[in-house]
Amino acid sequence: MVLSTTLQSALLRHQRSIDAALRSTLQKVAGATGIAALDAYYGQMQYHLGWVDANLILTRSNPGKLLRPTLLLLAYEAAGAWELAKDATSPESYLQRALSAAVAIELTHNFTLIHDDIEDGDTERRHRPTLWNIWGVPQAINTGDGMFGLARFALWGVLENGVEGDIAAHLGSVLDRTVLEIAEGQYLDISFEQRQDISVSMYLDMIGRKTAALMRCAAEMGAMLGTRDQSTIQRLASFGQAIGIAFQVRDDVLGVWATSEELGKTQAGDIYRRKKSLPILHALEHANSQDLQILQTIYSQETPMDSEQATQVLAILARTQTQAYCRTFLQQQCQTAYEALDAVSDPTTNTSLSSRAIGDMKVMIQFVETAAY
Ligand SMILES: CC(C)=CCC/C(C)=C/COP(=O)(O)OP(=O)(O)O
Repeated sequence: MVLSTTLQSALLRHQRSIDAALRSTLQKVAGATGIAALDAYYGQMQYHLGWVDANLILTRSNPGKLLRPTLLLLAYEAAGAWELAKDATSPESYLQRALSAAVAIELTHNFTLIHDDIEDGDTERRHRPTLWNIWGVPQAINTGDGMFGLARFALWGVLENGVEGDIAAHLGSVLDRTVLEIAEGQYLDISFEQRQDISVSMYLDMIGRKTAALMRCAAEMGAMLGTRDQSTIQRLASFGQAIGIAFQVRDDVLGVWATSEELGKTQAGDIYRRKKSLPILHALEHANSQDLQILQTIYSQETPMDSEQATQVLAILARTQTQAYCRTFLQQQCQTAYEALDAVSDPTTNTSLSSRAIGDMKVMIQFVETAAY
C-alpha cells in the first residue's frame, strides 16, 4: 500500500512508541525462557515482524504500517485520554495506559497473517519469504500460535499501567470475541473459493468479519481505555468497522482498476487471479444472461486467464456499471466513518489532544476515499 504523506505523518506520531513496546514485550518473554534453544523460536516471530533476516541477524527494520495499534491509540486519545494527559508527568506518558492493548492488537494481526500465509500457500509477504516457506508448515503454525498467546499475554500488561480490573477483563473479552470473528471470516472466505453462489451481501458480511473486525476492535478497545461513556465507545467502534470495510473495498477497487504505477503490481491483477472480490460479485449479480455465461465460463476454468479473457471481464464490469457501484459504496462507508467521528467531536469539551486524534483519523478516511474518485 503506497501511503500519502499526510497519512504517513498521522501514522508516524505513535509509531516509535508502538514499535518500542512491541520489542520490549517480545524481549521480556524471550529473555525469560532460560534456554538458548528457544532463541530461534522467538527469532521466527522477530523475522515475521521484520526485525531480523532469515538467519536471525538484525536487519534494517522496515516496521509495518502499525495501522491497527495506531488506530487504537488515536481512539484512546479521541475518547478522553486527555483527562489522564492533564496529570501526566511527561507529554507522552499518558500513552502508557494504552500501549499494552496496542501491542496485543498488532500481535493478533500478525498471528493471523502467519496462519493466512500457510492457508493460502503464499510464499512471499512484504517482499520477503513467508515464515512457513523458510521454517516449514509445522513450525510456522506453532510460531503463529505462540504469537496469539503472546498477544493475549501482552494485553494483561494494562493491569500494570493503571487500567482498572473490570475494564481489563472487558478488553480481553472484546479481543477474544474478535479473534473468533476473524476466524469465522477466514472460514467463509476459504469456503467461498469453492462456491459459485456468493452474493454481494455474503461477501460484505465476510469482509466485515475477516478484515473490519480487528479495526473495529482496535478503535473500541482504545475508546474503552479513554472513557467509560458507552456512546463514545460505540461511535468509535462504528468508525473502526466502517473504515475497515472501506480499506478492503479500496483494495478491491485498486485490484481491478488501478494503473500499474498506482498499484506497483499488475494492472487488473485481481481479474487475472480470478479473485472473487466485490467487483466481480457485483457483476455476477447484474450481468445479462449472455454476459453471465461468459463470466461463469471464464471463472470456472483452471487454466491461467489470458489478456483477451481479462479484457472481456473488464468489458462486462463496464456494462454492469460495477466501478460506479463500488465507488459509491466506498463513499458511503467513508461517510459513515466521518459521521461516527463527528458524533464523538464535542467542541465544548474536546481538547487539542482529542481534536488532533480525530483529525488524524479523518486523514485515514480521506486516504481510503481517494480510491472513490
Ligand atoms: C484466522 C486467520 C488465519 C485469519 C486471516 C485474516 C486476514 C486478515 C488475512 C489476510 O487477508 P488477505 O489474504 O486478504 O490479505 P493478504 O493479501 O495480506 O494475504
